[in-house]
Amino acid sequence: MNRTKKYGIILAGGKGLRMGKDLPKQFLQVKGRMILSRTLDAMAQVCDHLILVLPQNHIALWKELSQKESRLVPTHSITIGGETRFHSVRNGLEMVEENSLVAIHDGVRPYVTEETIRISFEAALRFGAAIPVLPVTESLRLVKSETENEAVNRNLYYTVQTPQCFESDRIKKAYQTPYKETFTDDAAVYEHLYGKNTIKLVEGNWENIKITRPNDLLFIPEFID
Ligand SMILES: Nc1ccn([C@@H]2O[C@H](COP(=O)(O)OP(=O)(O)OP(=O)(O)O)[C@@H](O)[C@H]2O)c(=O)n1
Ligand SMILES: C[C@](O)(CO)[C@H](O)COP(=O)(O)O
Repeated sequence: MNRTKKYGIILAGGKGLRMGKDLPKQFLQVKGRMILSRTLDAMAQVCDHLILVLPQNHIALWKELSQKESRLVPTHSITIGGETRFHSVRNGLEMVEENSLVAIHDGVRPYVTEETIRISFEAALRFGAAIPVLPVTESLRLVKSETENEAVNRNLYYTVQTPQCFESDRIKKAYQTPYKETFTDDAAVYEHLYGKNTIKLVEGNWENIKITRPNDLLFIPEFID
């Protein structure tokens, strides 16, 4: 394995239906800059090679919009997204040429810090797979039906962020499996092949929100200009 080469796959192949805007959310401007351009920039702080996954029918738009911010958009390769996040990741992984380290990151998480990316890569180098997580800060309740619900111990749960980092040949092999609805992230796909307790957890950063619904735009960190 090439232990020093670091690929970043930035996923921007979604439609942004929950955001409900005319354009998929990754192309929206936040505080004067396109969300996706910020995300690429964040990942470029640590990755040597960026692979951007885009919806086929928005590639021309991306080229036009990114041209306007060209001084801010780092060099990257482009590939086409698939029907779900899983299929988009699979397409992105096909672009990884040699066994190396790869970070798979949501294009709508522009406020990931350099520290989160670095420690995720470092842990992936040691353990094969690593993901950033945070403890839960609100109480949690298991809802079994309309009339059955109960408190659960929140200390048993963590929320999961991206980038999710792996040795590339291992995650590529995991992604050869058929799609399942329960594969909501890359760690779930990896674990499906290699089993439980195969993923190292590292500390994520609180600003690393996934911009999903309109209210998420209210929580853009104050320090951003
Ligand atoms: N077929 C898909 C679906 C999602 N994504 C990307 O995966 C990330 C996380 O997905 P999500 O927040 O669910 O984005 P959307 O699928 O676009 O949102 P929605 O479910 O509201 O339509 C996003 O950067 C999104 O662009 C992708 O590359 N290809
Ligand atoms: C990968 C992820 O961001 C980890 O929290 C999340 O699972 C993506 O979920 P989505 O419904 O595809 O946005």
